[in-house]
Amino acid sequence: MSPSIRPLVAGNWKMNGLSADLEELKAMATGFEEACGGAVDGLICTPATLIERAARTVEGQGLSVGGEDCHAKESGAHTGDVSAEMIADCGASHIIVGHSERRTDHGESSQTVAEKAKAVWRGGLVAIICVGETEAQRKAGETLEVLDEQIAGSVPGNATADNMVVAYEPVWAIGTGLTPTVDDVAEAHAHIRARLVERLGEHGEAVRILYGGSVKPSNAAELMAVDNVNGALIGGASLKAQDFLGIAATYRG
Ligand SMILES: O=C(CO)COP(=O)(O)O
Repeated sequence: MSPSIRPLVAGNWKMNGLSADLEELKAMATGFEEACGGAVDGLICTPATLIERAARTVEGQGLSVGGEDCHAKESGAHTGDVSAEMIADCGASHIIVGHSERRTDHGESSQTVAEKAKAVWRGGLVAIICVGETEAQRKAGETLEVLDEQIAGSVPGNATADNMVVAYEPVWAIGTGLTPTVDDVAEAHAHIRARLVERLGEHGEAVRILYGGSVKPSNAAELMAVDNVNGALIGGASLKAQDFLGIAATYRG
């Protein structure tokens, strides 16, 4: 664990969540401070349809709300898209960009991801930039090379520790119940840290690097204790208050 970096426990609801699920969010918000002992920041990223109500639901509690993606432009003829400014207007503090599901489902390149990160900053929010290798790339021994390419392409040169969080999410670990070994997580995070320091200097040293991919209460303590792991980006286990709070409780002193 890196003591000087305050961890972030973040949820990504993906394409899940209707207004009824705000009850679950309410339970997360009211229980968060106590669960983690005030030791970490908490965030839930919801579909665009829920952000405004989610922000109202968590108001004054220990959680913030984020978006899962945005368009690179501020406004205009882009049917079905939402801009960072619109997400900010709903009360969000963060936006995820470059999730592997966006890179795959929507063919987003690292260049697009970098443009979106800049849009997040234009909107005054924090960008959570996702990177991670596929199973084939890991099997071919290309993991670190892939991370190099994705960081070089997706992380704008003016990123800071305040406006960016990086999430390492091995694609093959997302939603599969599989996780890398602690040694593999340590290697990937140390590599990402080194690249961020090369690119951003002291900001690179302070940027939060989250691990994502099948994090649950039963494996969180082990994963969160790895060097350079400054929190988690959680999919499935962020949909239920009991699971999300169980992961946050890993940080209780
Ligand atoms: O993609 C993820 C978070 O962005 C991880 O999802 P799971 O926690 O469901 O594996």
